[in-house]
Amino acid sequence: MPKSSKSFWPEPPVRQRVTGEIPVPTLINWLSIGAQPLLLFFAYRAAGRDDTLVPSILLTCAALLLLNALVYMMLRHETLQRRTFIVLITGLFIYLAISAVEDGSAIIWLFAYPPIIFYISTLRVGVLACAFGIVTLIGLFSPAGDYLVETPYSDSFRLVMITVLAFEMISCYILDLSRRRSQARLLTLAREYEYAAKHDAMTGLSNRREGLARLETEYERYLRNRKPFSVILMDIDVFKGVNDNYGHQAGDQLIVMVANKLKDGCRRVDMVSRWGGEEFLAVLPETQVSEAVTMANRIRQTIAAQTLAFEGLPIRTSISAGVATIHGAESTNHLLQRADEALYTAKATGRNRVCSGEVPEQDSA
Ligand SMILES: Nc1nc2c(ncn2[C@@H]2O[C@H](COP(=O)(O)OP(=O)(O)OP(=O)(O)O)[C@@H](O)[C@H]2O)c(=O)[nH]1
Repeated sequence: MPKSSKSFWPEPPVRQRVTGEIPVPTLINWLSIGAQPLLLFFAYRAAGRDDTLVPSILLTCAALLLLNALVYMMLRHETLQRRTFIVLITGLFIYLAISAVEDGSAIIWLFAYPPIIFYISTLRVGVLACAFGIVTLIGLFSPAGDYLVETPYSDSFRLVMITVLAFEMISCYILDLSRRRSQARLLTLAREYEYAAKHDAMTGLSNRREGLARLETEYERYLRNRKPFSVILMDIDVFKGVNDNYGHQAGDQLIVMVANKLKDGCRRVDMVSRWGGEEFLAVLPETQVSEAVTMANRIRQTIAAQTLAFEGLPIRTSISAGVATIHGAESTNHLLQRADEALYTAKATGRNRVCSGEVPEQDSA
């Protein structure tokens, strides 16, 4: 679980969305468009009562909401759209309360404010906006508020309005906190599952599927830029003997040690994957065969010089490797087949050596 989800404000470091959730800009645009008929209706009704101020304010608000949606569609500036919307609806709701639109009944729309504000903004902004709203309302309904603005609300209505609105705000806060926590947890789980699907649990290297995917990506790149890449297929020598003599636990530790040496021996742009039990594949972008053979030999020598201490017993090992570099329009399958044949040659000619699939008889040990 990420640290942030345990804090009071569990915002993910980068705003992330779970698939299926309505995007905030889309919701704001829907609300802005949906508010149009309502505002026009209230403006029309107020105009029918020979009121000129209320219709002009409501129509201005409707126009600004629409303008905000249009500006977003042109600029795609999410923060600008969200902040403008928050300012507009906060102003609108305060105006609905103060001016007692529709004989004061329009104040009921205030209940729409908390869920919207919590959904479209951060938890912090939601809490601050709601606190600001409730304090403003309490001020408006106090004797001092009566002195400033004349409203038709009865004492019991004011009491119920403030109590129910505060209740709604707290409920929205709790629900939103829970939504954000579960969202953060889901995203963490998704990342963990994605990692597990692509990596080998024992060595931490990419697994065979990921190795193949990388091979295909490299192949696509090669088809575009024609810069050849190489592969090295490596296998631990007489590994069965290690299992038989020292046990599977020792074998596992040896695989991890070799995997670490492979990771260290490759460049950042290369990718090493666990291809099978004690077999590994390295994909080396933009690498000619001579460079790949040099790299494979360097790794081979490092591993040969290494000793694994298992329960006080020193275990030494070596690897054999087959190198192949992509040519012309050959397929990745054919490339792997050449690397495999080169590996077979390395095994057949004594192990602890690197052979190149380009010139099968070449022995660079
Ligand atoms: N401990 C351990 N053993 C494994 C693992 N995966 C495969 N093996 C064992 O690795 C051994 C591979 O043996 P072989 O394919 O005969 O190859 P080798 O003994 O290395 O001989 P050469 O490849 O010819 O040098 C098998 O006994 C497998 O059971 C693993 O994850 N852990």
